[in-house]
Amino acid sequence: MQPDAANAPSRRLARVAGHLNPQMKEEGGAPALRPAACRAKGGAPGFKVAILGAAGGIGQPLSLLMKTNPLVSVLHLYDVVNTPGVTADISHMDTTAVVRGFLGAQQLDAALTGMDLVIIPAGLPRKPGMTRDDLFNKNAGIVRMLCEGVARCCPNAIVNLISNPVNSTVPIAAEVFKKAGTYNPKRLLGVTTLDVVRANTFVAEVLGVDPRDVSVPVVGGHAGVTILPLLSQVTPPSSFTQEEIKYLTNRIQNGGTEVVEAKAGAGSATLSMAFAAAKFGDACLRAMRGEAGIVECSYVASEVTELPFFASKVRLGRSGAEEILPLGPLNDFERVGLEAAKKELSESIQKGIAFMNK
Ligand SMILES: NC(=O)c1ccc[n+]([C@@H]2O[C@H](COP(=O)([O-])OP(=O)(O)OC[C@H]3O[C@@H](n4cnc5c(N)ncnc54)[C@H](O)[C@@H]3O)[C@@H](O)[C@H]2O)c1
Ligand SMILES: O=C(O)C[C@H](O)C(=O)O
Repeated sequence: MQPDAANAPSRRLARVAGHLNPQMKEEGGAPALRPAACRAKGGAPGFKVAILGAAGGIGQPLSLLMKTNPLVSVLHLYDVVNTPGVTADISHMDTTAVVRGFLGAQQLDAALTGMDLVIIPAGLPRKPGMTRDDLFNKNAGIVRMLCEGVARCCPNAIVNLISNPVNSTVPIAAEVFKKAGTYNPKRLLGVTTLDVVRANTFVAEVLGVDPRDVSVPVVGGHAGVTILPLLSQVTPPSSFTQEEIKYLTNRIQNGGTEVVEAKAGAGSATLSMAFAAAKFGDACLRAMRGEAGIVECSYVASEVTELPFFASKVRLGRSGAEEILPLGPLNDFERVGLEAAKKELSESIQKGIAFMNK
């Protein structure tokens, strides 16, 4: 007897259900949902992106924003806690990317295998009274472990590193990749976009214009005096009084601390950071797709100064940071700032390298 069509097992439903992923369990809890792999449609065009630290304050909104990016076909969410819930939640968004969650160190390799872009916001955030360097002892080891995974599983991926202290974690990542024999400086980018986002916002406030029309290069690094906004190179060309320059430079350099203090112990910038990381990740993906003329500031291996790493304008391309652009003419105030930035940066870079070679 032919089975009644209405009662026949639905192949479509079986595919959708994929049911449960027994590997991804919350501690003591129910098995987590498996990703809706049915929507991969035999490999939708686009890039495979992993977010490491996806359940955190930055990780969650960043995961949401990357799920809305049409250039992303597969989105892997990895953390040591809470990824089943975040993955189930984000996977319900009716955008193209297929979302998969990965929980704990034993699933790191699965999370990373085949990825084109890896974004890393894993690690502790500051509390009031701390410097970014105070995070070094905890975050250096986390970044090392995650980058070892990148070297093993997706050595050709472009890495966007957010974890602080960025001035030291990028050199750490470079040393990990060198030891693994996979280092390509073009593919390792420290994310300093939040400094640019803040600079655009604060400068636009002073000028009384729309921040979307303002572009401020911010060079150096990502901590205190190493954050050096080049207000002489603002687009559209603008002039500022000495008082405005001092106010803007100080506010841009201390934007992170402003948020840490306002959050009063509940962490540091997460939402503006997710916005900035999504913006930078999108720029990387568009460049990887072949779009020409994409320039962003980023903390990369560099010969712009005598230091081995420095943030400056970078032309992005298919393989990452394809050209590091020169600093351009600096005024006296910026030249003094550059010397202060280089002194602190040099120590942070050495600290990162020493951590990997002890
Ligand atoms: N580059 C920047 O401009 C910038 C801006 C803001 C914050 N940050 C830095 O980003 C980091 C994260 O900030 P946050 O507010 O999201 O912190 P958070 O504590 O809210 O989230 C961090 C996440 O990392 C996860 N994590 C810890 N160890 C891990 C590991 N071994 N593997 C994978 N995930 C791990 C935690 O479980 C947590 O979910 C901090 O170091 C912070 O200082 C950088
Ligand atoms: O300030 C922090 O500690 C986080 C981040 O680096 C920021 O600039 O907001």
